[in-house]
Amino acid sequence: MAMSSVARPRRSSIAGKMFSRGSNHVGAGHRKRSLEFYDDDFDGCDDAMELAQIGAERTKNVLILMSDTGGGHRASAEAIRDAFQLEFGDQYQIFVKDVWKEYTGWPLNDMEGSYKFMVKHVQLWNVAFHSTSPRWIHSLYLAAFAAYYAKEVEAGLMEYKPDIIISVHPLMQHIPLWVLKWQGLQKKVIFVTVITDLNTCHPTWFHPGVNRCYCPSQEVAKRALVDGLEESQVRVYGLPIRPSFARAVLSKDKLREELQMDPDLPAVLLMGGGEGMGPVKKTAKALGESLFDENIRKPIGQLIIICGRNKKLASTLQSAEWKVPVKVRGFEKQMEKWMGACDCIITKAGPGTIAEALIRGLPIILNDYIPGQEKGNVPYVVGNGAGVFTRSPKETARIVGDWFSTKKDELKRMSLNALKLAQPEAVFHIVKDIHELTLQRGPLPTNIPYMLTSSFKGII
Ligand SMILES: CCCCC/C=C\C/C=C\CCCCCCCC(=O)OC[C@H](CO)OC(=O)CCCCCCC/C=C\C/C=C\CCCCC
Ligand SMILES: O=c1ccn([C@@H]2O[C@H](COP(=O)(O)OP(=O)(O)O[C@H]3O[C@H](CO)[C@H](O)[C@H](O)[C@H]3O)[C@@H](O)[C@H]2O)c(=O)[nH]1
Repeated sequence: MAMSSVARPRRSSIAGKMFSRGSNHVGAGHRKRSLEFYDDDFDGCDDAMELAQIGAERTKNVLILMSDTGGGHRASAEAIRDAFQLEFGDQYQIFVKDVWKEYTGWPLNDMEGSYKFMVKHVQLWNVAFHSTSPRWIHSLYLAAFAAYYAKEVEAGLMEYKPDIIISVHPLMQHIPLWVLKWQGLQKKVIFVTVITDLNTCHPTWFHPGVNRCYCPSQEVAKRALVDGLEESQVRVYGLPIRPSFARAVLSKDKLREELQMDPDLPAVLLMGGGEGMGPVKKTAKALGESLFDENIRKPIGQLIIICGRNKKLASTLQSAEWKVPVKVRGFEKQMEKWMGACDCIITKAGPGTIAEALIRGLPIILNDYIPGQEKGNVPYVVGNGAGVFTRSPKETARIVGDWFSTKKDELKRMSLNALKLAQPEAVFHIVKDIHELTLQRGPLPTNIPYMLTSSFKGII
């Protein structure tokens, strides 16, 4: 039976002692304050809660490790959280956290900033991605970070006392697994990786010490096996997409009414991942021309532009003048609605956006890709007949113009191909498999014994 009484993770007094030593690293102040509060508040509750749980299967804590390096990792983390809630209710308590940001210092506490900077100067990312691909190189870097920050990561893990840790980020397996090893908790805490890149992913994703590695495609599974994972560790269900995409029954007409779009004109959605990357501005301008028929002096389509967290892009486009109906939006929380209301999509080759568009049956024009992890997404879409690739904004605008006028058949055919590739149930298969893993472990201890440790240096 599930216990809903455990509203927050509990603390042990040993954690308090550990943290009250303080630290020079960024984030230590926040940590110290919050822990002192918890020490007073929680120690008394612990015994009572544990007594209340005797004889009952207690609520299990699930910690999902992610970082806002783009929007894809958070989207997948939230998908897993929502699927756990839908499938298992309060049997699991889920925490979606960037423990690095909350607990460590530079550079781990600002991976989103570093990532944003590097993908903006794309050759820098190219070099960083490929030069860190050999295992000995990234292991060396990560071991150095671990030696410096393992204690703060340990503190982050202790705060949530996870029974299950799910990493949806390539740089979040090594250090937590070292921490678990040091704590002697490898056999007690389940650790799984959910890979969120569709094809040419970075080898840091593949850590042989995990209980499961969920791969979104056969291509990634093959890479995992080559990189040393056992078949028993690897499962292929697809990329986890928020259940609102899979489960909602959406009528295009109703959505257009709700979103105040033109009810009749075909619609194209233009975006560039969570950060609004890629040639969004130039493409929008070109579409503004190609979707206006000069002969009849009327628009043949409408344009939705989602700029994500790119505020500068949103404000530039909002102040522009358009001959066709255009909506410019910032970061949208209900992507399933905007995709459900449109007929095709233009995006850089982000895996999350691609997988979501496939579920909605949207033909995809890929107008860019980030070198490294997104390169392989292009043949995945184009080779399966679900879209096309062009970097030229004019060419993109011409293709959409054709799809909305003389080439409606092509649009329909690609839409059917997209639906064939869609894997809306992937996230449910993943959470059910994790649930199975916990059942195989047998009854959980009343409390995972996270403890104070003295030094990590010996283990790394
Ligand atoms: C892999 C070990 C990390 C090496 C760190 C080296 C130097 C430390 C300086 C800054 C570190 C900042 C790290 C933050 C980078 C965040 C990257 C990220 O989270 O990307 C997410 C992305 C998918 O969304 O991840 C991947 O697809 C794979 C991650 C690949 C990691 C590559 C990180 C490399 C960062 C810096 C390397 C710097 C220089 C190496 C160049 C040497 C030239 C000879
Ligand atoms: O306003 C917005 C804009 C985007 N999104 C969502 O953000 C996600 C974007 O994810 P993508 O995978 O398409 O692309 P990102 O660039 O944002 O994601 C980052 O993480 C990915 C893996 O998860 C890839 O590694 C990718 O290369 C990296 O940049 C999608 O779910 C999309 O629906 C929103 O919810 N609201």
